[in-house]
Amino acid sequence: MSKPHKPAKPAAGGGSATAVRPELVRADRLRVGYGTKPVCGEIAFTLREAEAIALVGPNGAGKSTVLKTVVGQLEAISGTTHIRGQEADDRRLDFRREVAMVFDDDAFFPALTVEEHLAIVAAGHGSTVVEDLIDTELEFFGLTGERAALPHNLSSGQRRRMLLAAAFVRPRSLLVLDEPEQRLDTGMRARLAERLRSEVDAGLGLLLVTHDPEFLSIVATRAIFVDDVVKKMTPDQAALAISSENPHAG
Ligand SMILES: Nc1ncnc2c1ncn2[C@@H]1O[C@H](COP(=O)(O)OP(=O)(O)OP(=O)(O)O)[C@@H](O)[C@H]1O
Repeated sequence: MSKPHKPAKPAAGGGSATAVRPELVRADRLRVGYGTKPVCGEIAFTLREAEAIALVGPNGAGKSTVLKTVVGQLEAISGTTHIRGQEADDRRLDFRREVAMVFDDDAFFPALTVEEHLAIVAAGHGSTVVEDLIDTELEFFGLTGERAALPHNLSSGQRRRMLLAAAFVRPRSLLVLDEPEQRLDTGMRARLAERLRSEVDAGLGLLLVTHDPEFLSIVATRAIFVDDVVKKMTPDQAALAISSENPHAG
């Protein structure tokens, strides 16, 4: 098992190590689902800058549904969820500049090359020095040789890398990732986990779903086990819970 996530440094200008970092996400008495029936127990949490919360639990427990509700793609059945004190609304540019997300079922532009895809996402979110940013992310995600390829000519792992790269060419103070480890090879998983960890240490807020105990141990500062009853856990407890749930992991 990798070394656990070290506590982040206090926020810049925060003074003492006990300074409270700004709040990014607050979910209160949240019930999520499709129609009127909740898919999991009531959930409540606050995510601050320089924190990474991992949602874990069995298939179908409701983890993606929680993520989609938090970012405003689904309406809550009851309870509230706020990002920086406001309701999530991706029609607002300030929301889109603050929150980057990658879901498993994410769409891409089929007629655009990998490079064009990243350029549109970066420019559309007000990133500056776009060319340098794109080169850096293509290299990090091992896609430099695929920059002129169309998404349908990529492998599923390469497409996944492209979608992740698109989240990193955007400005973001909150990153929401649904099973980022999926379809990535071992080396890419490890590089991504270490990068997320250092971005969280530098102040990023991260809300993710994962089934990978190793990934969780590197990245998460806290964890929530989602099921009929929702439980808060330490990253170690959560890693153990999902290791025993998945005989192929770790
Ligand atoms: N669009 C939808 N309409 C109706 N029910 C849905 C929809 N999407 C998911 N569900 C149901 O909601 C429940 C929770 O699904 P969700 O995708 O949130 O689970 P999960 O914990 O993310 O699972 P996994 O670990 O398999 O990704 C499941 O029973 C699923 O069948």
